[in-house]
Amino acid sequence: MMMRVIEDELFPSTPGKVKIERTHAASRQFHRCFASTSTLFLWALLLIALTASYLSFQSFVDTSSRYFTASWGGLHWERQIRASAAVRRDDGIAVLVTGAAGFVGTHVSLALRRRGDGVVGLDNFNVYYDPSLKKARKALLAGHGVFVVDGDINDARLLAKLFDTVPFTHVMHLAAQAGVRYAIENPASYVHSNVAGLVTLLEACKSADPQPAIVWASSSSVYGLNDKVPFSESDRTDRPASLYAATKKAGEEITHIYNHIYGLSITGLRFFTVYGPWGRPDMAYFSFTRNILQGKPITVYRGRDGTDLARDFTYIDDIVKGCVAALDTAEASTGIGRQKRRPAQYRIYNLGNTSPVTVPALVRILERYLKVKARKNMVEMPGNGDVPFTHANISLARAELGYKPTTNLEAGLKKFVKWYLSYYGYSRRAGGKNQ
Ligand SMILES: O=C(O)[C@H]1O[C@H](OP(=O)(O)OP(=O)(O)OC[C@H]2O[C@@H](n3ccc(=O)[nH]c3=O)[C@H](O)[C@@H]2O)[C@H](O)[C@@H](O)[C@@H]1O
Repeated sequence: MMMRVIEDELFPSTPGKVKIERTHAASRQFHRCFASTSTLFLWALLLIALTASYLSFQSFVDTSSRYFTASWGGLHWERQIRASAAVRRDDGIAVLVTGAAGFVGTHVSLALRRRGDGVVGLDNFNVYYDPSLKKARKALLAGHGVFVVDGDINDARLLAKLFDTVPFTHVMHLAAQAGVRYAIENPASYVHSNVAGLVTLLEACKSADPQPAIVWASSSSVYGLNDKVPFSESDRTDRPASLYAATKKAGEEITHIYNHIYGLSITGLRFFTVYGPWGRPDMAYFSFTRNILQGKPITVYRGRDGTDLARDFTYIDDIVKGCVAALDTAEASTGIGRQKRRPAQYRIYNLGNTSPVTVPALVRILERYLKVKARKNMVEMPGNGDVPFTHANISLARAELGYKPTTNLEAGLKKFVKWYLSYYGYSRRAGGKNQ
């Protein structure tokens, strides 16, 4: 019946033709057709095989090119990681420090290493500010036995590899897109690092065995338009003034859910305008120093009503003590196999200095140490994310972390200027390192 249909289709009934011939011809044709169908089938098989081998070749090329071009991976790399993570004191901790080539990251890594903790750094060396300063910090860390991995917190495979290689007890998460006003220019970088990167890191921490305790950098900027002084942890933080602040506030909420669902131990530290040697060139005290020395004008913002802006400037050594105390008092995470066994610790602390100083007063101190008069342009604060003042209440950190800042702005800037001049040289116009 089937044959008939095929036959009829191939040989439409034509009056006058002899039936038998038709049948033979049809059968020959059918076999030819069958042969061509199997040839087609073979061709298809060949095509599938070729495609499969092409795809596996591609994936081989991808894997090996990643192997040859990635800045991480391999036996030598793993050995460096393990050596850097080695703990050299009783009850020492093994800490993954993200943003280790950053300002706070470098100082915290050094402090931990000096007392015998294991420290592995992670930093993407982005170009938000001069990466040569980050490289110099990396070299400083290397001199103290701290290895900094060149990689991004958004790289889930790298994070998984790090946690596979070392059973970190703690993560000091300092990698972030910093700066309040730059968010106007590059909003996506804040979402990339402070939101997406944070989630990728927390995912890795939640899956790690053991789960590490996490201490991370939030910001005084979360207080935003809060005008109740001094700022306490229980004050409103739902009116951020910049995208930067909003992403840090989002970080506080995001870390909360990882604490709630997976039992990650979380401590958020709200840093208040941290300054000091090896600092960030994008910050006012640093860029003012550079411009004053180069004879260039500086822009000093003022409030709309002509009032001076003020910050609770906090010296780096005090911040480092707060970070280390937060690590030391952090309880272990309580999750295993991505399941929380019992509630885990969730804390937030202000780390400030408790004595705000106006920006013009900051400039006067710099002028004195640099022995150069600043050329000041007084400008009304542009509406680009700044807040008029910050002022920390640190009683919670004092009570629970033993945090007690000891360096005022005068003393701290003296140390900064000394470092600046030794690092960049006395006369910027006479040369020196790039900034
Ligand atoms: O405390 C914080 O959480 C934040 O502190 C700093 O942010 P900010 O206080 O704005 O620090 P600077 O950029 O150094 O500005 C300090 C003061 O100088 C003022 N300023 C800044 C730049 C400038 O050219 N002129 C000027 O008068 C600012 O308005 C501000 O009042 C850091 O840059 C943020 O990354 C950090 O999160």
